[in-house]
Amino acid sequence: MKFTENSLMKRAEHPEIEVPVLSKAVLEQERKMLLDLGNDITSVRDKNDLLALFSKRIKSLFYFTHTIVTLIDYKDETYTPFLLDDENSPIRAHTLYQQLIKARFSLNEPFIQAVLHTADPISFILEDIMDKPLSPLFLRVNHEEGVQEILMTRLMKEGKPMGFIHIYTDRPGSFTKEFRSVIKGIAPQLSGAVSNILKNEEILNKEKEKSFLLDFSSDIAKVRTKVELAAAVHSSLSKLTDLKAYAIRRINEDGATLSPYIFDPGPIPPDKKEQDRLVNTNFPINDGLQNRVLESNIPLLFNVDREIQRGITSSYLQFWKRMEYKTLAGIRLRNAETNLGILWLAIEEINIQLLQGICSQISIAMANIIANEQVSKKQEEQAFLLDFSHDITQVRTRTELQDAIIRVIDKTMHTKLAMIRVIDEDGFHLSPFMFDRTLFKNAEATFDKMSVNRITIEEPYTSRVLASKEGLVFNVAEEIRDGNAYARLWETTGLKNMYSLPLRAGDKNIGTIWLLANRLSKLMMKGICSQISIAIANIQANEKLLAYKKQLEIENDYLKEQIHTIYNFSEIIGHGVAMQEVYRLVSVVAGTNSTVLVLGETGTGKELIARAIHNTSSRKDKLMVKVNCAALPASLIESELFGHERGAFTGAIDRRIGKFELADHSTLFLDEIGELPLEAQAKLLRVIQEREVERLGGKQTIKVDVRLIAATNRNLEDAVKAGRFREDLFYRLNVFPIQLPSLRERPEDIEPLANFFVARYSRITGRKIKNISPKVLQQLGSYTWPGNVREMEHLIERSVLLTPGDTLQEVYIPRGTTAEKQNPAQLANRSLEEVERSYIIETLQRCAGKISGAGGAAEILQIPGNTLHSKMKKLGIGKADYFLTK
Ligand SMILES: Nc1ncnc2c1ncn2[C@@H]1O[C@H](COP(=O)(O)OP(=O)(O)OP(=O)(O)O)[C@@H](O)[C@H]1O
Repeated sequence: MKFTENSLMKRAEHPEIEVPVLSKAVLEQERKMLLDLGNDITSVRDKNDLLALFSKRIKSLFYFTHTIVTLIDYKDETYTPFLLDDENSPIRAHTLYQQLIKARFSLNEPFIQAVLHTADPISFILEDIMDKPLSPLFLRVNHEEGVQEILMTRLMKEGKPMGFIHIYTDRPGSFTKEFRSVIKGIAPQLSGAVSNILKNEEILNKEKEKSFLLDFSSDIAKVRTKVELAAAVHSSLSKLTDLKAYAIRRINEDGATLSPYIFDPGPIPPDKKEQDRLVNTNFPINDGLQNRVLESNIPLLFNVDREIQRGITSSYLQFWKRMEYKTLAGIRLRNAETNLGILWLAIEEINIQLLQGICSQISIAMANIIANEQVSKKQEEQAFLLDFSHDITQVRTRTELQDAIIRVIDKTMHTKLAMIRVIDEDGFHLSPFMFDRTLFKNAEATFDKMSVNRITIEEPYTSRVLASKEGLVFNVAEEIRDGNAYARLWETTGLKNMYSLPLRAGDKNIGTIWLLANRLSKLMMKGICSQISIAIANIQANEKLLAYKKQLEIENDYLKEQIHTIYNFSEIIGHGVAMQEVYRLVSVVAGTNSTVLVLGETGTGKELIARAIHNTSSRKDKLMVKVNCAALPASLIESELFGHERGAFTGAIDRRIGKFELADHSTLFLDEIGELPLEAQAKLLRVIQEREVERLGGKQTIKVDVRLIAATNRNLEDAVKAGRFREDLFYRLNVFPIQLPSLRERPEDIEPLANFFVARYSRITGRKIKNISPKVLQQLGSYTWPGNVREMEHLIERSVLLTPGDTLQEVYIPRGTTAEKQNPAQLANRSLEEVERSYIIETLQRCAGKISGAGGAAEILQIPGNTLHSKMKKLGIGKADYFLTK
């Protein structure tokens, strides 16, 4: 496109325009005006005065409507209005006027290019050019307001165009040769004046900046808290023209994200929800924007659209777009060598020095506030730890500890206790000590599978934690990426990090603690863990003490229970050959650790012999422990022998030590071994072989040193053949059998035994019986004694009680059952329970008090021994019923 210089042709079309005649006087006047203008112009400091002066002086000679000066900005290749002749401008009322006076017009279009490349003033008829592609809008707007022609002249500085004078007229032909020559002549002075004004403005701005920074620095020096900082920043930054909004983000402790610290969305805030979301977001540093700002020592200006096009996906960028911020400046906040955060400004232009000044002030204040916050946080933490330590010293049990931990870490620190594992006594395994299963309610099955089992100190994560000085932080997301199977479970809680620390008492590792949280202070963790370690060590000591106490109580109960027995058994009567053989065997085996199997009919003194063996062995200082295998229901016998852990089966509310453990370093006497259920036989065999027991429901094996003595009145070989007794167990028990003779086989002992029992029961009951009548002796000698010594003992006990004088005249040897003599009419009026009760009593009497085993009442009644035991308990049948009633 080609523009012609102002055409005189056009002027010809407007004959009404008067062309001034150049007289000498006029020339003189013109020269004077130029001189005056030149003088005045150079002294003008205020930019508004300049154009007014210029306009007034020129108008005295030539006609035009108004004029403006625009300035070039080579940075973005634009020019923009600088001086305006508001008073005379015909376009002042135009709707686009306000937009035009702020607009930046491109230098890269034909109209202005023509001006740029022409040294002399150059004029255009608006109609010709205004609608050409890329022509600046102001041409059309002026035309709309009646302007016809424009005269453009370059303003030069140091040989380079710095701007333009625009002169407009509504009368074509106004720009005469003389006019142009005057404008050309005045242009350098005008350029000089504009440069002066610019320089002046620059100086003024610098001063303003200085005083701004001074004010800011004195404001900020008083700042102590984040709120005060926000207020100071707000009052200062709001003085910056064009600032729409700003935010300060602070680098988080993780060193990888930034969170909003101070946020001022400006006069048009976003909706509350969006604002809350922004304030609560951690923005990653490495998002392509923030990392660039933090690495740059000068402020960076970002064009929002361009950054989005470049593929930056940060959520705040989208927010800026929604808020219609076009450009954003990011400046790092840095104290000494440490980046603290970023100041983001929604602004279109930046003054680098000013922003750097502002940022260094903010940085100092922020560093001080952070340091203050850290100090008070430390103080708070210390106070908190003090409280915790106070709470924890009161703790005696696991439940109390769990309560204390949850009260403190959950409520105050938003941290969850996932698990405490404690190293077992073997120093190798770790058992769960405490855990919060509810935390894993979304994955309970996995939690149970993975966490409740015992692990060893060699388990990779545990061994790392135990070896670490101050514990480890596992980032859940990272651990999942690295294939840590536990991390999937952690993820279900929604918390970001798993903090695991070794629990130590002194230098000794006692376990591990696993805490889930999004954030946790190291100092707190350390403090809490040392308190918890102490509490656990105390609880363990307490639990041990309680266990010892319980064991002592059990032993004590035993002792009490057995005192009577021991008293009874303090003497063994029997001088015959058969008993002499028994004594010999006892003395041979007592000093060894061999298992002994005592055989013999009921009441022959098997338990007495077992005690004799124990009492003459090296284990005599500890109590012999007795288990009657027939007296317990099959379901409880295993727990009785081997013990159980809490919850091992329904009803197992407490941990219980088994008789094997109780008999450690002593003797375990298994009476009526023939009655042991097959399942328990298998377990017993294993214990005899391994010499270690495992509690029911427990995973730990416990070494035991127990000497076994078993007794039975059954023929075990027959039981083996019948499949009721394990052959392998029989051989294990039958290492050293001692067969006791029945009383029938040793009649020589009847009289000494009778004397012995008369003396004992006379003493106990306070009778003065000294002798036994020959008749009684004869009766005793002729009886067959199916219940052996026990039967005789009870018989004599009863007879002693019924004897008034000093000689035992009568014994009540059973001669058949009394039930047979019962009057049927009497029976008819009794309840089933009463009949059952008396029938059991009679049967017991017949069996001389023997409850189970061969020849026992249970066998006669054809019910299991333990059923009879419980029936007797239910019906209230005691020894007194079957030994004293007649
Ligand atoms: N040689 C003996 N001298 C003194 N008392 C004896 C003798 N033998 C047995 N007794 C007495 O007989 C009672 C039964 O003895 P013990 O309980 O040892 O017999 P047992 O063979 O174990 O019986 P069971 O087979 O019914 O268990 C005991 O109260 C004991 O006082």
